[in-house]
Amino acid sequence: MMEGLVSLKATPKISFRSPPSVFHRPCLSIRPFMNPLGANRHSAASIRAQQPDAKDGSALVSTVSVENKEISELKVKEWEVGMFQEEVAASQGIRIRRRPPTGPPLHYVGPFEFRIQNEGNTPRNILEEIIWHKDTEISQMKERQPLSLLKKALENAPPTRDFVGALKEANHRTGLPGLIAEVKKASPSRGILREDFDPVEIALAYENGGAACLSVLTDEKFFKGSFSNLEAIRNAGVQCPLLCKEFIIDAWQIYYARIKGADAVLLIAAVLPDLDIKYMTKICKMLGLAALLEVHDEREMDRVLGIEGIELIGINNRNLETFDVDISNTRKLLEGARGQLISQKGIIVVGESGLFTPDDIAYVQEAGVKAVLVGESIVKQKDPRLGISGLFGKDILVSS
Ligand SMILES: O=P(O)(O)OC[C@@H](O)[C@@H](O)c1c[nH]c2ccccc12
Repeated sequence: MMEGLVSLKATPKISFRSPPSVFHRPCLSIRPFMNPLGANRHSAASIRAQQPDAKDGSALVSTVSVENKEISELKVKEWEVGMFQEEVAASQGIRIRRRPPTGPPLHYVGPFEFRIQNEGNTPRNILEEIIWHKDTEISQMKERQPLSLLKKALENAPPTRDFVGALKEANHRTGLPGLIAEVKKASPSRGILREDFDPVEIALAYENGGAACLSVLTDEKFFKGSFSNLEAIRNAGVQCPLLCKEFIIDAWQIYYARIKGADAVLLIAAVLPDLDIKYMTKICKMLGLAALLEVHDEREMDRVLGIEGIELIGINNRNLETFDVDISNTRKLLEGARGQLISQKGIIVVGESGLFTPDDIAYVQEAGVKAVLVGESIVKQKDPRLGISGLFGKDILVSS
């Protein structure tokens, strides 16, 4: 039976002690009632993120509001036609659900309230687990720092650096793909990559080794990263533009990344419906951030290629649902008409994940990438700077 929610609630007055087998009785399973507003909570939050803030009269904010009006209207339209967020996503081939359809598994809050893990409230894969956790994390963060506060902080934020420009420049200068070097302590698939992890030291070593840009993991629970790492790297005087490597599902996170020192953010097509990608890329533009659109298969690539204004596409060789890594994925997605459209549009493609040797770099370059995103193979080296020359088979500071 699908999505059978077993939720028992009893008042403490009732003395109730049941053997676990009782919880599996089919008679206790009910189908959840889908609340349209609940199902659309993310959309509502996203729209709110774009509304003018009466107390905050900054020019930036009003520009954001005006330019996003059209997108907000589209979102409202989505409601009007009565489509649920999950249905819109599913129609675009997105399998990741934004939150558990039957509500999160409850922790024991007393002897009488609990919920059994079942197909409805158990994530189907690691990416879904990350997204569900992120959803809860963001609502807590938003309570502590509402958007109005972030917008205030934006007034004093230093200008962003040109992420895409830095990649192009490195590619022209060296004749090799521009390197986005990732500051990554751990991942769910590989565990801890480096015990003695000093993010600033690693970032400086990458910069000295010729990285064009850096990627900083900010997810705490699954990647052992943090926004303080991002801030510390920015404040340490690193010149390379910084990508905030986060699982973005809400516009609030883009503002947050910007005030924490990001120059670019990651948007994952496996998680975000087209409409979200459209308005999030607009918000990025208005905040001076580059958006790296990550795709993993042909369908995601085609969706992203159908969206105007995309400058940077990352092809992830790792399937975030299964962790399988296959670098021929980059070649597959750049073959034929797709590759031609990409060069016509002047889009820079980044080859992501699973790159370890000069041969790997040559392979994805041959496939058409102008940049690569590399974590594990260089972060694991005692001296990450040497890790970079090892990866490319030469010192990339020297022009070709
Ligand atoms: O460590 P690797 O295999 O070199 O991979 C780096 C980067 O591509 C990977 O960390 C990554 C790509 N897309 C992501 C999305 C979220 C978290 C992490 C990632």
